[in-house]
Amino acid sequence: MNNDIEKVLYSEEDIAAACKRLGTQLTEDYKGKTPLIICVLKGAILFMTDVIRDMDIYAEIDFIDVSSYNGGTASSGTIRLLKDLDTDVAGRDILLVEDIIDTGRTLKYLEDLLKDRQANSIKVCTLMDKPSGRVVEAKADYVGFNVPSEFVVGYGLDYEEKYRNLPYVGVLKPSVYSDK
Ligand SMILES: O=P(O)(O)OC[C@H]1O[C@H](OP(=O)(O)OP(=O)(O)O)[C@H](O)[C@@H]1O
Ligand code: HPA
Ligand SMILES: [Mg+2]
Repeated sequence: MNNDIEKVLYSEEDIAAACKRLGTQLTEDYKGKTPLIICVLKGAILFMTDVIRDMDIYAEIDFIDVSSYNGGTASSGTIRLLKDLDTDVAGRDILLVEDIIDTGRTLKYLEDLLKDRQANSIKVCTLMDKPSGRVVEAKADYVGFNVPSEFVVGYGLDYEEKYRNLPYVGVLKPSVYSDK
C-alpha cells in the first residue's frame, strides 16, 4: 500500500502537531460548555479520535455517515445520508469534525440539516481545507492544513475505499489511477 504513494503531504508528526494545536484552541473556546462532537463518517474517523484526545473538556460524541464521492476522485454532487445521528441536536452546541472540505457540498448539507434541527451553535473543525475545490460556499472555523489542488488519501481519506489506514496524508502515483 505504501508503494502506491507518490509523495507524503502531511506526516504522522505533522498531523499530531495539528491535533495538539487545534485541541488546545478548542479546549479554550469550549470551556464551560459540553458540546456534541459529530464525526462525519467515514473520512473523519481517524482525525476525530485523535483531536478529541487533545481536548480537555466535557463533551459528547456522535456519528453521521454521508457520502457523495462513492469511492472516486470527483464529487457526484448528491449527498446520501447513510447513517443519521442518535442524538437530538436541538439547543446543542455542535462541533462538526471533518477530514476535508473540498467542493463544500457535504458541509453545506450538514449545516443545513443541523440548523433545521435547531442546533444552538455550529462550528466546524477540519483537518484539511481545499479552497480551490469550492463549488458552494462553506467555511471551517478550525483548520489543520490548507491543501493544494490534489486528490489526497490516507489518515481516513480513501480512493475506492482503500488507503484510509495510512497513518499520513499523501498523493497517489498516477499509475494507481491509470492501471484501472
Ligand atoms: O467538500 P466535499 O466535496 O463535499 O468533500 C468532502 C467530503 O467528501 C468526503 O467524503 P466521501 O463522500 O468520500 O465519503 P467518505 O468519507 O465515506 O469517504 C470527505 O470525507 C468529506 O466528508
Ligand atoms: O482529496 C480528497 N481525497 C479523498 N476524499 C476526498 N473527498 C473530497 N476530497 C477528497
Ligand atoms: Mg471518500
